Amino acid sequence: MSDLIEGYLGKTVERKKSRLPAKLDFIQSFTGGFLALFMWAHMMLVASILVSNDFMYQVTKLLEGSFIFEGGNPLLVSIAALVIFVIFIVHAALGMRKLPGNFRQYQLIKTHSKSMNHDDTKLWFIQAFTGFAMFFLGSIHIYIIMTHPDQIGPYESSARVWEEYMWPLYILLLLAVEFHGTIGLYRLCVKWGWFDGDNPKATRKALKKVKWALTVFFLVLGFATLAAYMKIGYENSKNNIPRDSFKPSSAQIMNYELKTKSVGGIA
Ligand code: HEM
Ligand code: HEM
Repeated sequence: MSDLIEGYLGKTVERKKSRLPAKLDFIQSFTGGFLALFMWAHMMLVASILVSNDFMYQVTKLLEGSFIFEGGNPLLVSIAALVIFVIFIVHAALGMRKLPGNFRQYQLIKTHSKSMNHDDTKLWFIQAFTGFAMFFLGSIHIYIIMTHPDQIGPYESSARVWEEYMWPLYILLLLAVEFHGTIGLYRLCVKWGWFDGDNPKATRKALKKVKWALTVFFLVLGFATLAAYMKIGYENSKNNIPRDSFKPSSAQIMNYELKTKSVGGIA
């Protein structure tokens, strides 16, 4: 009965409001913060291609658990992608609560944003737009990676980027995730008062500068990385080099054998 009253009136019999929205906000912040930090690591790992094909191959094998399973096990990548996908879906579902649901709500928020003329309110629009875009772009990418974990590597990834036309999607996803992630982290700091110090106004200014620096850094890194995969993919497809033909250089193989032997492993 009390559920019924609360359901219709939005208040309990004791006239108390539910704490659920506050809990959901916390979960949204937590999942958003986690995803943003995960993306920093992700961008660095994917950028290993900028060092060399061999290095990217080694990073891939390491993430497949080559220190436990001989030659690595791609199933580990699928499991990691599934976990990230679940967190991504929880965050997106909670994000939906904040998007304007009809024209009247959109009109109100637009008018409010104009009359406030405050940078942070404008940032929220970018947050909502990029979040919406990621529903589609992010889901496609994570699903493909989750179901093809054995096709990650300097040649396989490049073939996907170039021959399977993932590059237009990656350009949009990169822009969306970098703006959304850094604006999100900035919002987290402001919302929960981290680093407020004695003068929150000055901190906010400084945070905004850090936010921009991070956005620019990860966008430059991301586009350089994408260009590297596109170049390898284009050249391999022009020269008919199969995507599964990458072999690490003999120096890298020796290095790997030396390391596994020295820890008494397989070699
Ligand atoms: C379909 C995908 C996504 C949707 C629909 C979405 C939506 C949203 C929305 C609407 C907000 C604003 C919440 C608010 O103003 O209180 C938000 C916040 C945030 N998002 Fe996302 N997001 C998505 C994916 C991501 C991804 C991949 C990342 C990681 C880079 C991320 C990181 C964040 C962060 C750090 C916040 C700040 C959390 C807060 O203000 O409490 N989001 N998201
Ligand atoms: C565990 C989960 C994930 C794995 C294993 C993964 C793996 C990869 C790999 C291997 C690439 C290289 C290109 C390719 O092989 O197709 C890539 C690129 C990319 N990924 Fe992910 N990814 C994951 C999650 C995400 C998420 C959640 C996002 C954002 C919502 C994302 C955004 C991107 C972008 C933008 C690129 C292009 C890279 C660049 O231009 O620097 N990834 N990812």
